[in-house]
Amino acid sequence: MPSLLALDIGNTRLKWALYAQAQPGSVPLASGAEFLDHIDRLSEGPWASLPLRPEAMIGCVVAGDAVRRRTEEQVEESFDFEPRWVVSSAAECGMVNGYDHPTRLGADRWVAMIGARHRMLAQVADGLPRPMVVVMVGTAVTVEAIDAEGRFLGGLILPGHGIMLRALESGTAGLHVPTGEVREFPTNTSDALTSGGTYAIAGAVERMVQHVRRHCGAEPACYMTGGAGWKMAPSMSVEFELVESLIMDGLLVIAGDRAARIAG
Ligand SMILES: Nc1ncnc2c1ncn2[C@@H]1O[C@H](COP(=O)(O)OP(=O)(O)O)[C@@H](O)[C@H]1O
Ligand SMILES: CC(C)(COP(=O)(O)O)[C@@H](O)C(=O)NCCC(=O)O
Ligand SMILES: [K+]
Repeated sequence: MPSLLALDIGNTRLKWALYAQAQPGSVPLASGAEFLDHIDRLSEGPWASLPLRPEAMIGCVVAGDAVRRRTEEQVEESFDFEPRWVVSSAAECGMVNGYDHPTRLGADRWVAMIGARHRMLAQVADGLPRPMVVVMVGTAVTVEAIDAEGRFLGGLILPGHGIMLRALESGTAGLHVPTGEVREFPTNTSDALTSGGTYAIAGAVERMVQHVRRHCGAEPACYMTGGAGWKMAPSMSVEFELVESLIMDGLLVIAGDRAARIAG
């Protein structure tokens, strides 16, 4: 198994991690996150002093072609391999994609679901797979439903905290206020905005858990990830596990699967 650079490029930040082996569950030797404005510094910055030179890469990118090309330039300056990007497909690594047009599903969503499925299967003591709800709180928020057989049933897309606030600020005259606290009964504008956004996300997750419970007839395992996942954690109404590495885990599962295929 070659050493691997894994990249997750969202609409706010590029996250990267270096692994000695493309094996699910590996602990990264090095990792980092850069705002998209800063990715042109990667090759002269953090990638210039890695503890080990990666021999291959795998990534997912939803930030658009210009950002993908800027990243590929950094990869070319630093390493000898070709960039390899995951595209959502009809089926991969035990998951079946129920989207109307499977390739139009955000690659980050597909990869996170594969990471979550792998985690759930490793966790169930009785060997009986569970349905899942997979939540990503990044620039946008996504809430995915997956049945026990690994079929992606469909998912929600919501604005993230930042976009919700900016939308309200730009669409009104009286909502330019500092960030507030999450309160059950907000009594000032700052708290009202912060709590409104947080409970909108928590409520969407609760509804999806209800939908999956009813559709699948079983309690889903709920996983949450993304840069703002920690902000949501205290306000959730359903049981969940916060797994910061869900996308990286999914990338390792996919890379491991492809390497095994080539070898076998
Ligand atoms: N240290 C941080 N740096 C950047 N964003 C953060 C940080 N902590 C929390 N956030 C929140 O996380 C969101 C970005 O999460 P991230 O997972 O990087 O998004 P994306 O995958 O869309 O690039 C921001 O909208 C912000 O609200
Ligand atoms: C929904 C997303 C914007 C989430 O992006 P993120 O918050 O991770 O930056 C991204 O997955 C995307 O552009 N998806 C394509 C459309 C779709 O999944 O239906
Ligand atoms: K993301």
